[in-house]
Amino acid sequence: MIIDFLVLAYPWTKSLHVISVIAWMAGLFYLPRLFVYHVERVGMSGETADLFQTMEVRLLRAIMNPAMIATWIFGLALVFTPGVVSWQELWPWTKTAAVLAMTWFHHWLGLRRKELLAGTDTRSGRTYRLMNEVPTLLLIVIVVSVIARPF
Ligand code: HEM
Repeated sequence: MIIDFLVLAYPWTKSLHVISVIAWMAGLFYLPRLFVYHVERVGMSGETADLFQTMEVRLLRAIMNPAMIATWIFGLALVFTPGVVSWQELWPWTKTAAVLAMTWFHHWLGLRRKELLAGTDTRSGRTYRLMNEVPTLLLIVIVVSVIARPF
């Protein structure tokens, strides 16, 4: 019954998955960039610091958290759709590893946001610039795993 529904809904589930992925990625690219400006230009107190804290919390709560949850829900629905994933192949495993790393990165950003709000963050702009490359690298692994499937 639910399996029949998943098969019927497959093109829609995949569309919703990709839409939520795009929203999630937008935040994963933008939030560390906000952190770079926050630590390098704005500092931990004052009117502009308040503005940055508001932008960071809104981005995380209104866009990134719901988009991550939706990506997981629609992604798992695709996993349970018959004929979509063959665990004998390598690509689902490389994708899973990269997706888990992306989820870890999301939580790492959430922890840094709390520190920036409390004014206790000691990381440099350079750290956030470097961390900004993490979602790009993971995105490449994920998209190549799921579309080109060279492994
Ligand atoms: C969060 C956990 C995730 C799960 C469980 C998951 C699972 C899946 C599955 C099973 C498919 C269907 C493959 C097919 O139809 O052949 C799929 C498609 C796709 N996923 Fe994910 N995914 C997740 C996260 C992500 C992320 C983070 C990205 C990108 C950064 C991503 C990008 C894509 C793309 C682009 C497709 C469409 C591929 C195509 O055109 O067939 N997914 N996903």
